[in-house]
Amino acid sequence: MKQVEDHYKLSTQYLNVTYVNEKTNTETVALQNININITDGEFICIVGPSGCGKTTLLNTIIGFVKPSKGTILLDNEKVEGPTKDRSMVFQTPSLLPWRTVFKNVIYGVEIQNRDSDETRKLAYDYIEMVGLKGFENSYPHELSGGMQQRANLARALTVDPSLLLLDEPFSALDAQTREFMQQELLRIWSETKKTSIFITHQIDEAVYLADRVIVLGARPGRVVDTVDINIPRPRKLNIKRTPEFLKHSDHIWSLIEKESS
Ligand SMILES: Nc1ncnc2c1ncn2[C@@H]1O[C@H](COP(=O)(O)OP(=O)(O)OP(=O)(O)O)[C@@H](O)[C@H]1O
Repeated sequence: MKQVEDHYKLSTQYLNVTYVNEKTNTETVALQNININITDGEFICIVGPSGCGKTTLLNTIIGFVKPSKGTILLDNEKVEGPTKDRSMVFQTPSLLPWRTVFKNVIYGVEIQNRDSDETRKLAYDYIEMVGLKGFENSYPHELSGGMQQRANLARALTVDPSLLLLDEPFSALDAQTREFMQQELLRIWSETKKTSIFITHQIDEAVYLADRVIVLGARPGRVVDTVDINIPRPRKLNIKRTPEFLKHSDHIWSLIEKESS
């Protein structure tokens, strides 16, 4: 019999994560009964008060953290640990300083023993797509913060993951670069159509990027609302000043405020 979740790219069912500190014999319930269904090609943002379990959720989806209860299905397969079908972009650029941009971008496929003419071509294509053409032979210290995050994104995409996970990738950037990178990310996403899950503390970033914003409540982390962002695409940065955009932002703010008080 076919499962109900068959048509979802990713589905979490009653997902619970409890961290156990064996030294103090204490437990922290980080996630409680998280049920999320994401369809192929969707852009999902996750917001919530500090410490509500956003990073834990991503780490569980990528397979770094084991659920205490519940399941995660990716393409109808149970997630049992990290595999090459998921790529993560972290808060701070994690480029290897002794490798050039190109060598950093192919690093992901290299450690998966998939370095080939085909993956090298893919690396060049993604370097061009993220706007780093001409910088293939530059070293990380020769790049700005925004350019380093572009290289990280190219590396994550070159692995050709079926799911792209982004944990506050623009938080270290200045406000102007951050806005520009948001616009760039949407352009890249519209070209690749990778299912993406993006964590952010900035409500306006979430509303600008997402098809749906999942709002997590304070500890234990649980879903308090899922907000559909039905603003047409492509989205220019000036939509951030429209009443529709501000209505969504205010709504999400009020949900988080309630959870933080
Ligand atoms: N490895 C760990 N061991 C024990 N507790 C942990 C561990 N990682 C996270 N926690 C706890 O789990 C809860 C959720 O943490 P998590 O980092 O997932 O939250 P977050 O929403 O990403 O936080 P922030 O917004 O501040 O980055 C917190 O109470 C945190 O202290």
